[in-house]
Amino acid sequence: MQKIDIRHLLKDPSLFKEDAFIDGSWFKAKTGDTFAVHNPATGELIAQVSNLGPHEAELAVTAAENAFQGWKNKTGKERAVMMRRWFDLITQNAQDLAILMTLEQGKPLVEATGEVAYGASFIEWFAEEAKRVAGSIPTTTWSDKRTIVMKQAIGVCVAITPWNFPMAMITRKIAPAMAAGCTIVIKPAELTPLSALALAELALRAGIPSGVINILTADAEQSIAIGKTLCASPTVRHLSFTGSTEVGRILMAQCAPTVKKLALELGGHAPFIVFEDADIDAAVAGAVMSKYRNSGQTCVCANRFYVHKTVHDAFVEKFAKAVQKIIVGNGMEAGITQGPLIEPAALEKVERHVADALSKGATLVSGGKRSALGGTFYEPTILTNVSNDMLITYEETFGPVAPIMTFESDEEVIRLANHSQFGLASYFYSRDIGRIWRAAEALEYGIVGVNTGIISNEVAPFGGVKQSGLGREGSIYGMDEYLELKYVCLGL
Ligand SMILES: O=CCCCC(=O)O
Repeated sequence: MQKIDIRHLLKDPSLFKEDAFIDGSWFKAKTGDTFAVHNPATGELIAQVSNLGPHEAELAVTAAENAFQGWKNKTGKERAVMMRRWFDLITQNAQDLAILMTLEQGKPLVEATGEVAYGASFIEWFAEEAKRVAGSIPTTTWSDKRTIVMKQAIGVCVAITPWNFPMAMITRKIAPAMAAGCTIVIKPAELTPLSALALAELALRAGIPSGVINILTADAEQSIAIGKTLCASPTVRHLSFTGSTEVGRILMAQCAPTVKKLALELGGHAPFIVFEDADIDAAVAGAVMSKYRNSGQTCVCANRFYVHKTVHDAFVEKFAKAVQKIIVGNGMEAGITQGPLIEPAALEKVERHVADALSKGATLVSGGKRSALGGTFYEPTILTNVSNDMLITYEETFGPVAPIMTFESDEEVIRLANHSQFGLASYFYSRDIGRIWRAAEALEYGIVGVNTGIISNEVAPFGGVKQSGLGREGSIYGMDEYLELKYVCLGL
């Protein structure tokens, strides 16, 4: 397939990179091998990116190891100044970064622009936090000794990041790591390496020292081999991964022999509850944002809707009207609010979930099929009369399908909502303050959105319980992942 040149779409064409980034230099695979990156909206070939392997993974770890002492020994303020410069450059180049993201990932340009700002916010936030790392000196129980607690950078870190948020899932991991004084090796998803490489170019321009950030690009097969190498490396002290629970378990097992610290942001199956006292218009607006953001390809997207039986019909009627306003198409075109699914396998999973639900008695309210646009476009879909035996109520769909069930009591809906191996995000709408407290406390989820469908920002701790993962990203807690506590017992 002929490669389409996308550089003319950028104000700064030099942000388009196809080589990996190791030790401050652009890097081709030793084999000369490359892999293809396609635009999911058009199927066009837009890049041939260097296909690295375990050998280059080791080089990147060595580069990060060599850079570690120098970076760690800078003051928090020195690190903050460089990170702030990087943030400013990202902000100045936001339009180009958004275009690259839409071209490789498919999300509408307005959403991509939002992700660039969201992704940059982690760099700004953690640049500020870099200056505030503090240990403690607890009161002693030994009069001849003092207890000192220091916080120190953990060392070389690895970030393995997903295709659905090609920029924000990188910055949410590497900004706290860098602020803490750690150096990093990043393995972006093979479907979306261009955003990561553009970020590296801007980091270079910001003066971030060589080896502090390294980016390994690889196709699916080489990514597995690289992952094994990174997990096995005794030099790597921390691994952060965002992706499926299935892959998270594998990485956890692979990291066991070297006892690495892990941060895992894994799958979710978010319940979205509409109580009988909810503001229905607000619930509809929140449902649309939560469900159809990024074509439903977000770990915190609402996956199953529980609507009180007394407001079910009113909710469904208004929800269906709102969903009809979603405009499906190529995210580069003006006015588009839902892009394609990332790849054919994603489309097939959505089709399988819808077919299974319909075969077991669900009612189709809207959508329910591939878009007439072809490719991997799927119509925004609503199903009612959904029951718990349907795949869609317990497997992550990762697509634009809203399955709706009814409930009759608070107790029942909390039990249904908590009946999941996942525990990432949950949402509910109510105006009763007592009910709000009770439900927020009872939901077994790391995140609870009350009267809102959008919950993510840099000051909030993002993460899940149960099989949705370990650790928290963002917020004042996000840097703890990358800091070790050291206790110094000082005899006087
Ligand atoms: O799939 C998970 C991406 C998280 C997006 C967010 O931060 O809201």
